[in-house]
Amino acid sequence: MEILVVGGAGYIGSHMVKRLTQGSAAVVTLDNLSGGYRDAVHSGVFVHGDVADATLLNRLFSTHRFDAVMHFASFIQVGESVQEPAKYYQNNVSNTLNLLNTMVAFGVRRFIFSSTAAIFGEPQQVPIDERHPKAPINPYGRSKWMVEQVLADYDRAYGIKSVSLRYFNAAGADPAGDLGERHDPETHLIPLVLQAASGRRPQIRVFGRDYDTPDGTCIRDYVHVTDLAEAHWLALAHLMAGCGSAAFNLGNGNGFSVQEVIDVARRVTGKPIPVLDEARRSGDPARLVADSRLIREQLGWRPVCADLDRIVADAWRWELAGAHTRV
Ligand SMILES: NC(=O)c1ccc[n+]([C@@H]2O[C@H](COP(=O)([O-])OP(=O)(O)OC[C@H]3O[C@@H](n4cnc5c(N)ncnc54)[C@H](O)[C@@H]3O)[C@@H](O)[C@H]2O)c1
Ligand SMILES: O=c1ccn([C@@H]2O[C@H](COP(=O)(O)OP(=O)(O)O[C@H]3O[C@H](CO)[C@@H](O)[C@H](O)[C@H]3O)[C@@H](O)[C@H]2O)c(=O)[nH]1
Repeated sequence: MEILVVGGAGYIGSHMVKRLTQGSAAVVTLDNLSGGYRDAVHSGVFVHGDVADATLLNRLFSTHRFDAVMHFASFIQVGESVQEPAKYYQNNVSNTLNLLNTMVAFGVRRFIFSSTAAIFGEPQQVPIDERHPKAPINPYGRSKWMVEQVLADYDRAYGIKSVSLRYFNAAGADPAGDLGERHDPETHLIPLVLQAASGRRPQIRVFGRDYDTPDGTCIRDYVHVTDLAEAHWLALAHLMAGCGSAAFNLGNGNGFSVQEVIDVARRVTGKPIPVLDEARRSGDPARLVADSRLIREQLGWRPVCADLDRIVADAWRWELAGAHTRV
């Protein structure tokens, strides 16, 4: 089996490259290193290039017979997407079309897509299942929902079978300690809390304590990055078995507030972790929790690192291993 991993030098993609290699798949990673790192790709062939480059894609698809494409590459910052929507629609939608059109031209018909809980917008109820209305409230979420809709059309017209995986909050790091989260700038809660614990940052800022939640801080569903990689592996098996297109919500079904995450991090690290209370960050829903029964039922997904202490402990090992010297 030969798999093209687009965006495989990034946080989630690099864990996927490792999982594919463990499963004896041959991997080609395509990444422009706009947000990823060459040294995060530990196996397979690495191609430094942009998914916007049609000539490069033609060359890649001419020289390999890919069984499937996994597409992690996109811009990922919600706030930036509001300020610079053109950048987001270009990379997340237009460049994805470029990739899909190359797949159509070369007869590659299996596609696994990194979607997001942000396609649901402000939830009408939690937990959020797959039938929940899609009402994204920012260009980032809209770009992902647009691609999901394109995928439905490309299945009908061109027979491209896809699985869209809507991650809730990806977190944690590879348990062996050789991969982890390296966003720059980092905007995600858990790595920022741990940077405050290690002294790389003076404190963690808490964005809002006036939400309609038990302690007033926002609730999220944190899912371990290796459990996400396993979901992709199962999605690949689903497509290789000739099954049809699908979309699944991916989370543990447990919500943790920002304050609870800080409390867990204090316990796991043994560090005090100073806190600075700030105003709400715009566009943050109070609660996002996944109903992931569908992927459990249909693909047999069983997260093995669902415990928040475990997620934080793995991320802490990565932080202590000197992630800061690499970024
Ligand atoms: N991190 C999360 O919590 C989260 C949640 C929901 C969805 N997602 C989605 O998962 C995917 C991966 O997220 P991540 O956290 O690993 O992000 P990341 O930024 O670490 O990884 C994305 C990778 O794609 C590459 N890339 C971007 N544009 C490219 C282009 N035009 N050509 C080639 N390579 C390009 C970057 O260099 C980077 O290595 C993204 O699509 C993101 O929207 C992430
Ligand atoms: O310094 C910080 C950073 C975050 N938060 C809060 O922590 C929670 C989680 O924030 P963050 O880690 O940034 O994740 P989300 O905003 O929930 O977004 C993530 O999860 C989405 C799906 O739920 C994905 O689409 C996005 O790509 C990904 O960034 C939110 O309530 C934030 O307000 C803070 O209080 N202080």
